[in-house]
Amino acid sequence: MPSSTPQKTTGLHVGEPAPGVKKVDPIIVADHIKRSFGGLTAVDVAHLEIPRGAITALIGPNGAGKTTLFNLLTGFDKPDTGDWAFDGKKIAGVPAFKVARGGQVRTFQLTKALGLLTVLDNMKLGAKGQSGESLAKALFPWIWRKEEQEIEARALDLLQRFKLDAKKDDYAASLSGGQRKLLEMARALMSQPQLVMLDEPMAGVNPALTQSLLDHILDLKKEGMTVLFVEHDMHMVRHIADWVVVMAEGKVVAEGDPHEVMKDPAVIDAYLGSHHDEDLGELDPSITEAVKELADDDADDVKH
Ligand SMILES: Nc1ncnc2c1ncn2[C@@H]1O[C@H](COP(=O)(O)OP(=O)(O)OP(=O)(O)O)[C@@H](O)[C@H]1O
Repeated sequence: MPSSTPQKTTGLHVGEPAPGVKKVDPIIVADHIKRSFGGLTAVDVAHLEIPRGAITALIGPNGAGKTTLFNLLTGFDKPDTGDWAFDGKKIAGVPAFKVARGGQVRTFQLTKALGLLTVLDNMKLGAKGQSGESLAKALFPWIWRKEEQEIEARALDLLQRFKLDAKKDDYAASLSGGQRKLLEMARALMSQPQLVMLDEPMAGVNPALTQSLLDHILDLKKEGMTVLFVEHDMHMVRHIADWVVVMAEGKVVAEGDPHEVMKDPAVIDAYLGSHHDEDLGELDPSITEAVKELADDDADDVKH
């Protein structure tokens, strides 16, 4: 965990924190998003606003619908119903590559770095606005070369920042899990996004790289970007999130400041679910761990 206490952004919402609460300056505004798989409703979100320029954590027990909501908001999946706007523009139904070009990028729970491409080539693939096979490229190759040079320079800059520059010519497959997470984040930044969405950035990351990943996420906010991340690690959520959205069974069941929202009975309920009357000792360790961490706010404050 980072040694210093990050500067939290407050005053993000209007009125009492509750599911669907209005934000002072939302970057995403979503309404009536539904996605079912067969008979199962994976996502059923009535209204959700994500605050701009802040770090928002999306938490909830396994199967709550977090990744499905991520997939929908980034155009990797299509909803049954729903409408949402990014930065004031309606983007429901817009395909993923266009969403990314518009300034909203994401990383995946399982990293998607292309193993048989070098680290540098992976970075170049993350750049937006490449002329591709356009007529302009065919007619004016020097324009294309200049763009290539700029992309490469930006890639090298970012690789240096993420301490991956020494690996630029290595295949992505040779990186450790944590380094691949860093590469994914660095690659996401190639398109100079406004909103960075991270799906479980800490999962599978060796503790030696945890600090570095957290610092990079905090840096994104310092540079004016908005961050939305899914995470099971409550310590991380409390430490870096300015705002927390809690999902359970497809719905948003609570929203608020990370220290306050963890005390909300609806959040404990979401994690205990149907296990409410069972002895904690008999539950799946992942549930007991989450509930313990939710209740562990004071201990966490002392630690940091
Ligand atoms: N492609 C799919 N086909 C069928 N069911 C799916 C599909 N994707 C998700 N689901 C189901 O939708 C529900 C929500 O899944 P989702 O992965 O969004 O949850 P999650 O909150 O991200 O969970 P986790 O924390 O375990 O990643 C789950 O019950 C899951 O089994």
